[in-house]
Amino acid sequence: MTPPAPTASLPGDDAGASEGAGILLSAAQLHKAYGSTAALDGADFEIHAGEIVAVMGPSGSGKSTLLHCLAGIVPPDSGTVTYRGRVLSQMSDARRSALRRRDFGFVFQFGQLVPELSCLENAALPLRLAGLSRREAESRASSWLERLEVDDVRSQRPGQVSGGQGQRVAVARALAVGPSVLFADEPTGALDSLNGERVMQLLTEAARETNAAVVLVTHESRVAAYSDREVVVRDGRARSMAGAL
Ligand SMILES: Nc1ncnc2c1ncn2[C@@H]1O[C@H](COP(=O)(O)OP(=O)(O)OP(=O)(O)O)[C@@H](O)[C@H]1O
Repeated sequence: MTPPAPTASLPGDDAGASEGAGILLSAAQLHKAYGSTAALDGADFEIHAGEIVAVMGPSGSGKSTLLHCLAGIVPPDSGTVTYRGRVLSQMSDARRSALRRRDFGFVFQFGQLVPELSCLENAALPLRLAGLSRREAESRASSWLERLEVDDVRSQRPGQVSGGQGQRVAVARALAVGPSVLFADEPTGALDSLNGERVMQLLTEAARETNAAVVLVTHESRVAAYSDREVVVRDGRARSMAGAL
């Protein structure tokens, strides 16, 4: 059973206009340059609530930059990212940070767990930041560790667990806040194929049960196979594969 997640609304938020069309998050004509390198060169993207989209493409084509712009981590030079009808660049920094904390979850190639904290404390951290008491946060986080089959390492520190266990803790941490969008950048890139498959199974099962959309950056087709739809980024532009958009 899926553990409970706290509701993730922001004070003063109400549903945005574009939600009627079912589009949760979209990007239009994103440009982003680093010096003379055009990381994004007119990228468009959209994802519906609960949809799992794999972002594929060659190394250096702009996949991670697209993910960072969609998540409001990196501001594009031009173009817009719209979440629930609101343009991210028009929000205050505080509001954008709150949105990232409460509506978005993140899993990266290397779990990026806090080494000084136990796995349980790591999984509970976003809930603590969202204002839950330690007891409540750890109780919810504990359910997610069970869901991801890593409850047995709850007291260990990240340095004491395997790469696959650490990634499952990272997935539990990302999903515990009940995100509307889970951003996963090469989530299995550091794992062997068996562990990678299991992490993808658990991640996608949990996302589907909680209706979280997933933006999944990967260069592996066996990982992309867990998605509903594939988008290919080439030379900073995103193109949907057959049957989509
Ligand atoms: N912070 C940065 N500073 C300078 N250049 C950057 C930065 N981030 C990305 N780039 C450059 O922008 C381009 C796109 O990078 P990005 O990481 O988005 O590609 P990617 O498709 O995710 O690559 P990979 O699959 O290798 O991770 C590359 O040429 C990269 O070197």
